[in-house]
Amino acid sequence: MSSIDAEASYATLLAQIRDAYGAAFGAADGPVLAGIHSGGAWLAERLARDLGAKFFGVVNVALHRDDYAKKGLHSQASPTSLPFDVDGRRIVLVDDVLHTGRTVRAAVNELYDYGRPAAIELAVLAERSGREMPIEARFIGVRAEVAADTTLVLERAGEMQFTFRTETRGD
Ligand SMILES: O=P(O)(O)OC[C@H]1O[C@H](OP(=O)(O)OP(=O)(O)O)[C@H](O)[C@@H]1O
Repeated sequence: MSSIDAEASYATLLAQIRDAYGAAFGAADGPVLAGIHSGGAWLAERLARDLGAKFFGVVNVALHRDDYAKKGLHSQASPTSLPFDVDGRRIVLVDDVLHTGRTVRAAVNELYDYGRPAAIELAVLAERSGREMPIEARFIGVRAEVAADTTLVLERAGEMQFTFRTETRGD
């Protein structure tokens, strides 16, 4: 368990997206949600419900990871699934944690395999320092102070209850 309150972060994130887009997620040509497998997909599912979106996409970044050689295709179990036309859409890309930015870079490449979006905006439950890519989020649940040797992991308790856990490397 971490001292970072994932539920409070979720409420903040939801309010920011709702302030920006209101009921637009329900509109035929409105923005769409796409969550990065797996924590981002949990978030996108919950945001879709709370924002009145009829569907959400799931993005699997395995094929575009820059540590592909090391990690391989371990997370191919849940392939990318985008129940909307990517061409010309405004996509709110959702992930649990933004750290180096490498996962988001891979997710943008994956989205481009399906078409050319009008825009991609990033929404994250927690942002931490340590960026290695020129990537910033528009919507941020919490700016988390986490030690460099620590990983922040989202967990889902029950159907829709989030908590953060920290793991120190070497544990
Ligand atoms: O900005 P970054 O440095 O890329 O870090 C953020 C990513 O790291 C974690 O995923 P992880 O790579 O651990 O994979 P997982 O979701 O399969 O656990 C987290 O869920 C983010 O997707």
